[in-house]
Amino acid sequence: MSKKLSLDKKYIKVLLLEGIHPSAVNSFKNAGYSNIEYLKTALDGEKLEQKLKDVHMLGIRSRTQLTPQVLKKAKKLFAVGCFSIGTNQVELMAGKQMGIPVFNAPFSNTRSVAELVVAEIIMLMREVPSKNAAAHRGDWLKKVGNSFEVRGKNLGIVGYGHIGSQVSILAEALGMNVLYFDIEKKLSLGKALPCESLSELLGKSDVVTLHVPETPDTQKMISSQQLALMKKGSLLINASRGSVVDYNSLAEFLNSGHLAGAAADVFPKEPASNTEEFNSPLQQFDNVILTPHIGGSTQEAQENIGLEVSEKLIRYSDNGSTVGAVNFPQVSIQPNRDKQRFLHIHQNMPGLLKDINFVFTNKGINIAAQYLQTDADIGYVIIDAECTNCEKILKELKAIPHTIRARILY
Ligand SMILES: NC(=O)c1ccc[n+]([C@@H]2O[C@H](COP(=O)([O-])OP(=O)(O)OC[C@H]3O[C@@H](n4cnc5c(N)ncnc54)[C@H](O)[C@@H]3O)[C@@H](O)[C@H]2O)c1
Ligand SMILES: O=C(O)[C@H](O)COP(=O)(O)O
Repeated sequence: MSKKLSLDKKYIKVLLLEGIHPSAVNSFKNAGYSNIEYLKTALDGEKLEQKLKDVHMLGIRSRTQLTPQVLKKAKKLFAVGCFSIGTNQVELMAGKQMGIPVFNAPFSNTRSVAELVVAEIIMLMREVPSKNAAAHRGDWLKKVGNSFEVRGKNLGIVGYGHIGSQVSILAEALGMNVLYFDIEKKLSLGKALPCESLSELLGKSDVVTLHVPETPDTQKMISSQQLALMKKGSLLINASRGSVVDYNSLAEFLNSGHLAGAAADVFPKEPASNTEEFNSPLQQFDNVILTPHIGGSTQEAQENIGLEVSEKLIRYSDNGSTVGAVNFPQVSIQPNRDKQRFLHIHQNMPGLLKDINFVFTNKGINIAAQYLQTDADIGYVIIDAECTNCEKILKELKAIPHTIRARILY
């Protein structure tokens, strides 16, 4: 048996940013990781690059931007956990090409966002935001005005995924008629009806709520042209990403009274910490609910996210499992401590597996098990072998052309 080559857990540095729930810290500690740095804020620029120099596993939420430039400088980084649903803050392709799997929590805060949206629908329909703001200034606005029940109104959901479909169920329970638009064919829940186009949905809805991811297609998908299609007196809710709505255009349509109100939880530029100032063209409107990106910020959601993402990172670090990675071929694997386990990440080229296997077979080393998954760009193979000269094997694996990264776990 060769001497232990894998990095001892006490030397594996874990950095957790943005006030991730302490459940994540406990989970790392329980798994034997003690070198954990915990910060409440996001980091960017030089500060982030400096901090990442000796970090092996990084945990972030939605504000830390991992650009190719930042990733390139993080030479030791082997895995990233987004303690959120969204992963748009990470350049996923760059991560993949550097052999860094990125994990997230695809539905741990879904219900929290859906509940906030439903509450906002009722508040906006009853003109609570403007009446509340007036009362804080000493004004008493007791009037029916344009206050309505939500029962019988049309709710248009853009993006009928995890959150959109939960909003659909809750809204139907309140007696709303649900319409939705999604680029993919979806199973309609309850009596929800799909729309052929975004324009159709905008023209039919009393309230529009957005639940799409940030992609090139969803950048400013709601701008002047789309706002003009919305019914006079209708409402808009954005708890998806700030880039999805052109807030300057929204401000114009609120100013003209075409829209009766709005709610925004996400913004193109969000403060990195609670001490930074927040600015938005929507701040001038009493009939707009502004929340500081708290759609998923409930104790239940954050605790579950802390556990879920840390467990995915730990499984990868301990065993090589990439289940739940959003940018990587997925390999599900149990530990096998009787053997030595090697990981090899490579560009997906014909013949590479043959080269990898040759390293072992050439020395008469028995490969006890091998697990390979590939996608169009990379291949990820885990090899359990019975070797006595692991250092040499690892060196040779690293020297194979088109290798991105090779490690020995145990
Ligand atoms: N405010 C918050 O705190 C908060 C919390 C969680 C998630 N989010 C945001 O909400 C987004 C949606 O979350 P989810 O879990 O429902 O994601 P999801 O992937 O389950 O659903 C997204 C849906 O949008 C659809 N879609 C994609 N592009 C579209 C387009 N151009 N037009 C119409 N539909 C389109 C997809 O087909 C999918 O059905 C996340 O990507 C994240 O950015 C915000
Ligand atoms: O994508 C998400 O899950 C949400 O936007 C939540 O982001 P946060 O963790 O920064 O609150």
